[in-house]
Amino acid sequence: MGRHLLSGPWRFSEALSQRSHFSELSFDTSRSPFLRNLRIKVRSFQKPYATMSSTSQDQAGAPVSISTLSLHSTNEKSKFPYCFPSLNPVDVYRQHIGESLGQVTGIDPVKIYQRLAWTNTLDKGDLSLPVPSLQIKGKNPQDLCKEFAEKFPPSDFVHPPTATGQHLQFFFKPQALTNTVVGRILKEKAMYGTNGNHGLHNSADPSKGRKKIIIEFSSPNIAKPFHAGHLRSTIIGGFLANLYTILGWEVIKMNYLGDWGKQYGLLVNGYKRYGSEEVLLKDPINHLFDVYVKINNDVARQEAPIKELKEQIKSKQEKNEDVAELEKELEKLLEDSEDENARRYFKSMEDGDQDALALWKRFRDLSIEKYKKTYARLNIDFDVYSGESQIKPESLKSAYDIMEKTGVSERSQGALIVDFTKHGAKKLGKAIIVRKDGTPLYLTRDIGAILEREQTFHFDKMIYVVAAQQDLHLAQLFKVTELMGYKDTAGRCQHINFGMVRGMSTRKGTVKFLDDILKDVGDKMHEVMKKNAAKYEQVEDPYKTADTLGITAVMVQDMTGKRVNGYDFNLEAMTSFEGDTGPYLQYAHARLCSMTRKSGLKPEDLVAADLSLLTETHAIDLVRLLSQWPDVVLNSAKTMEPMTVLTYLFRMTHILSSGYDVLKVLGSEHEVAKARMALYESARQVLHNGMRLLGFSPVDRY
Ligand SMILES: NC(=[NH2+])NCCC[C@H](N)C(=O)O
Repeated sequence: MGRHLLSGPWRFSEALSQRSHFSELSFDTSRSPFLRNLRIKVRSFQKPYATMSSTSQDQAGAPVSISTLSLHSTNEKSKFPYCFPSLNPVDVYRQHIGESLGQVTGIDPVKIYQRLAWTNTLDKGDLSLPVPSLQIKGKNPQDLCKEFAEKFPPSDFVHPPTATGQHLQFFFKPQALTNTVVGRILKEKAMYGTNGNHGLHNSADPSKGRKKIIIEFSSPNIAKPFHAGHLRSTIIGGFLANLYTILGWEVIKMNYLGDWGKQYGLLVNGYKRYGSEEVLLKDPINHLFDVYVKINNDVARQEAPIKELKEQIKSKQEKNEDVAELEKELEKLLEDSEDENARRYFKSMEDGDQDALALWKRFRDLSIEKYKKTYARLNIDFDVYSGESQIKPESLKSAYDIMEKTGVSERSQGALIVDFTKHGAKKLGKAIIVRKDGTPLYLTRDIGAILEREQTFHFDKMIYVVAAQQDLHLAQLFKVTELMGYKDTAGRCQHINFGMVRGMSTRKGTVKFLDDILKDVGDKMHEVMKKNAAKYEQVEDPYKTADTLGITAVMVQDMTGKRVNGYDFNLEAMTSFEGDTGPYLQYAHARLCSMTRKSGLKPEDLVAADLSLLTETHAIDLVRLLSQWPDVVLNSAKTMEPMTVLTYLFRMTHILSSGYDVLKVLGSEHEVAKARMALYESARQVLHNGMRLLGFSPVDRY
């Protein structure tokens, strides 16, 4: 078996010249721990994709198994770090360039391999070597660049490199590339671009198995509006969960609900006054919100006379008049207030009074049930519904003890606080851990939660997808954790933040819940679709399609910029079919599906196509772009930006749309039609893979 793992130049040439090579090299994986793990990864990958609803062709069944994955080199044997030619076609070229250039220059091939960078536009080549990065002393990089270009040996796989300033640019020769890339995509389908060199491969000891990541995202507050921050967290978190899954990690998707605190005592009391069992069951989220608004109005109404009375007492006291009567009155008002009622009720919840908890628990359960349905529309399902309420009192208690023992916390005016300025973190200021009245805070529960999660899950990494408004909160959380002696735990945590969405409202008013937003965008999308009557007629289920397009529209707008940047929620812009929008992306996918249907060609025709007939620049550029997909996935794991994937997909749609007139299928000679259709199907597959990674449901037609 070991021989197969070697990847010398002789093997390389074989790999590129024979399309069938890959399947021939599939072998028994059971003996190598590395490969055994790889197989686990493959299986794990199928889960989310199988559960996501899809309308696309390749979802019909065909389980992807390890035997269809080509393996002819692994990290174990390759001298190049993170080199997986069987998973990433570009690695084959990196290897080849490293070896060839190393041979003629005496530079360490591994060094060259590591410095080879991908390009942003195809006119800059497929790989580029920034010569200064090789740090060769005593020679001008420009001259070196020219020298390398001249010395580079003739190659079947890359054109002679071009020296452009300090960069050595490599362009792949089309024939071998096309055979490899198109052949692989047609075979690997949804697996193409997955199992990259992160996670498991990163691990020094593969026998430890898959790495585990907790991704905490969405995390709305029960009975309060699902605001733009929650929407962004949901979208970005969903993407990251998909990303880590295809990279081979075990992913735990966690929703940390805002479901605890005095306001939930208020909610229960409000429900007793204004609630309806029937409406609650029908529409829990909206009903609880209505109740919450009503009872909060009561609180606000009661505040005015209390305030007035307090002022009267104050002015009388100033005049040294007797206030005993008024104070009694105030006490009574306070005693009877909803605010005090809520406090009392919440106290009994905190004390674990089962009756007090029963109603609250029903609200929570019904809300979760409803949330689940909405998340499903976004192809998201959570593994854990945690929340502020779920943090055990013992965890809080133990956190206080540790803080005290380590000298992190101190008493201040009856409260327990952490003064970060005394612990070398000036910017973090001070934070209250326990209030004067003995109650814990938002931060306190997060501290308890981090310790619980460490114990329960032993995670390798944990990501919090939370708005940038909470930068300070999370920085404080991680710092306290570290100060408490959990430096290692804190080091495995990361805050993925994002900017604000401005002006998110539905046409009927301000936004309350995610469903309202999705409904509004779906309706708008339906209007837009109806404008093209001829096309509209052909759509089987226009409402469902409009809904899917609407969801894609919202998500694409959200993913268009960098996370840290905010953006304006713009219904008109996001639902347009022009520009780089969700509907346009779906159109690009649907158009490719329609071409397949009209061509009448079958999958086996495409696999058998003579790809040497793809000679046009448009075709070659498309293949070059398709070869980059595995690298794009890896890069997005570095940037943690959905935008990295989205930008790539739009680049592909642009190449596609400029090529349709040149690369016609209908009316072309049969063999040419087959080759072109094989290329289009590959493009559709990669578009599909990318859309799924981002969390969209690609449509077949609309
Ligand atoms: N572990 C955390 N604090 N996660 C973020 C929770 C977000 C919070 N429920 C909010 O709406 O603001």
